[in-house]
Amino acid sequence: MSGTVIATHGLRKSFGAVRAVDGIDLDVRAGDVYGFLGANGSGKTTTVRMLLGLVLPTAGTVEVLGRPIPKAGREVLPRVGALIEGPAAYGHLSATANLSLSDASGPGGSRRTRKARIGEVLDQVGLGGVGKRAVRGFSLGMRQRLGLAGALLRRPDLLVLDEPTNGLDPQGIHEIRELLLDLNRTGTTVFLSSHLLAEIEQLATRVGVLDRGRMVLQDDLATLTAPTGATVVDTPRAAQAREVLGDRVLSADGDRLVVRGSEPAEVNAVLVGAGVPVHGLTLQRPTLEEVVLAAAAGSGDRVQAGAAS
Ligand SMILES: Nc1ncnc2c1ncn2[C@@H]1O[C@H](COP(=O)(O)OP(=O)(O)OP(=O)(O)O)[C@@H](O)[C@H]1O
Repeated sequence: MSGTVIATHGLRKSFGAVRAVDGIDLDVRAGDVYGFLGANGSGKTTTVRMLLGLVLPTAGTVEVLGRPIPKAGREVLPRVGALIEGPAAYGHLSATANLSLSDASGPGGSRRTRKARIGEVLDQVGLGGVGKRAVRGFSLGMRQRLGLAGALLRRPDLLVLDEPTNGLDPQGIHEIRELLLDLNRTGTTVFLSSHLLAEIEQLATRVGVLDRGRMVLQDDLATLTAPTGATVVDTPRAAQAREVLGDRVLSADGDRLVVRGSEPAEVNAVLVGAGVPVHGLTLQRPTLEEVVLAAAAGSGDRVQAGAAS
C-alpha cells in the first residue's frame, strides 16, 4: 500500500448552529501513525464517524484508501478496523463469542479462518487467557482491548481508533502503545484520536491538531519538533559562559543557556577552550506542546499535556 490513505477536503459537520467540524483537510499517508489531537468536544469523534460513513458530512468530501466515503463504504470498510467510543459487547457472552458474532455480521470475514483469527487477535491484545469468560465481568480496560481485538479481526490495512487508551491503567496504555507500534511496523496505517498530548507525542509519526472544529496544525512530528538551530548548554559558570559567547547567547535561565549554533561540539570547544566547565549540551528542539501552543493560542491548555505513561 502506498500514497494517501485518508484524504478529506473541506470536511464539515454542523449540528444546528454548532459547527462540530469546520472545513478540515486531513492528509494521512500509508505507514503513518497519525495522531489526531484535540480537547474534549473539539470534533474528533464526529470526524472519525464521518471517516467511517456513520455520519454524513454537511459539506466536503472523504476518501479512504483511495475511494469515496460513504459511497464506496462496502468495498473499503472491510479493509478498515475501527474502534469508536465505548465499544459495545454482549455481557452474557464470552469474548470469543462476541468476536465470532461481529466477524459473522460484517462483510468479508471468512468463516473457515474465523476461529484461528479470533485466537490470534485475543492473544495480540492480551486477552488470550480469558477468551471463554463472559464479558460482563470484564473491566473497562478489558472491554477496550476486546474492542481493539474486534478492529483487528480482518487484518485491516487501516486502523481508526477513537481514544483507544481511554479507561486503561498505565500498564494497559503501555501494552496498547506497543501493540499499535508493532502493527504499524508490519504495515498497518494507524489513525488515532486522543486528547492527551503526551500520548500522541510518544506514538505518532504525523500529527493533526483540532481546535474547536478547525485544524490548526498538520505535519510530520519530526518536522514539527525539528532542531531549532540552537544549542542548550548547562554550565555551573553561566556568567562566565555569557562573557565568552557574547551575543550568541539567545536566552539564559540559571545554569542553562540557549546558544545560537547547531553543533554542540563546536559550542563545547569554545567554552572548554576558555576554561568554562560544561555539564551538558543538547540540540534545542521544541516539544509538541510548545508547537501546539504556538499554533493556536488557547488550544494548548485545552489539550491535556499530562503524561501518558
Ligand atoms: N449528535 C450530535 N448532536 C448535536 N451536537 C453534537 C452531536 N455530536 C456532537 N455534537 C457536538 O459537536 C461538538 C464536537 O463533538 P465531538 O464528540 O465530535 O468532539 P470530540 O473531540 O470527540 O470530544 P470527546 O472527546 O469529548 O468525544 C461538541 O460541541 C458536541 O457537543
